[in-house]
Amino acid sequence: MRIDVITLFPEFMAQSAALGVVGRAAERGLLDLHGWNPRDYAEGNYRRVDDRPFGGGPGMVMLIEPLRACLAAARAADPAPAPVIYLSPQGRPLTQAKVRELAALPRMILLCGRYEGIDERFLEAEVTEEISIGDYVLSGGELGAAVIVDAVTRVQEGALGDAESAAQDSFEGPQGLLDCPHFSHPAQHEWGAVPDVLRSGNHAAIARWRRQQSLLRTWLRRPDLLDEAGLSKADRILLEQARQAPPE
Ligand SMILES: Nc1nonc1C(=O)NCC1CCCCC1
Repeated sequence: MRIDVITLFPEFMAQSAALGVVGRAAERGLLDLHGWNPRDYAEGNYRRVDDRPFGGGPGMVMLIEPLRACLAAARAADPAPAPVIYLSPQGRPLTQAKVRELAALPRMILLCGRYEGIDERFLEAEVTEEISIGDYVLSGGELGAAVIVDAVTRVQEGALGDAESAAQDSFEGPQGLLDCPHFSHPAQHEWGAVPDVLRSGNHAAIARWRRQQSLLRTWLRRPDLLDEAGLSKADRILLEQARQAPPE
C-alpha cells in the first residue's frame, strides 16, 4: 500500500515508520511511504505556509496555495486514486473497522495540520474525510497519521508472521472483543503462576479459555463494545460461566 503524508515535519513520519513491524513491512515493500512538505511549495523569500486568521484570535492558519500545490505534486507522483484524509479532533473516531477499510485501498494521502488548523476552503475543496484518533488536542496531525500508518500496515497481508497475527488483536474478529491476557516464562513467579490450561497442550481448551477471557475482559472494561445480541449462544454461555466463577 502506498501512503503519502503531507506534513511540515516529514522527518517525523519517516522515523516513526522505520521501526518494528512497520519498518520491516516497508523494507519488504508492503508499505510505500512518502512525505511531502508544503513549505517546499510555498512562494516568496520566506516560503510562508501560514498567516494570521481573519477575525483575529490566537495562532496562525495554514494557507491554501502551498497545500494545494503540495497535494497536486503528491497526487501526480502515482496514478493510483487516493482519498485525502485529514487528521483532526473534528473527525470521525478511528476504529479497527475503519483501519481494515483503509488497509484495503491501493493508496491514501494523509493531511497533517499544524498551528490552529487549515483554511476551511482547502478542507472543503480537497478533503475526502476527517478522522480523529481521540477526543483530545495534539500539536499537529502527525501523531494521528503515524497511528494510521502503523494500524493499516500491520493488517497488510504478510506484515505479521503467524506468531504475531493481527487477527488475535483487540477489536479484531466478528464481535470486536478485547484481547485475552497473555503469559510467557517463567511458569511460576512471585506475582503468580501461568494458568494451567495454557500449559495443558489441549488446544481446544486453550482456545475456549482465551475466548472466555476476551468475553469477560470486554464485559468488565468495555461493555459498550459488547453487543450481547451479536454473541453466539456458545459465547453467551461462556460469558455467563465466567461471570459466575468465583474470583481467583
Ligand atoms: N485528536 C486528533 N486526532 O487526529 N488529530 C488530532 C489532533 O488533535 N490534531 C491536532 C490538530 C492541531 C491543529 C490543526 C489540526 C490538527
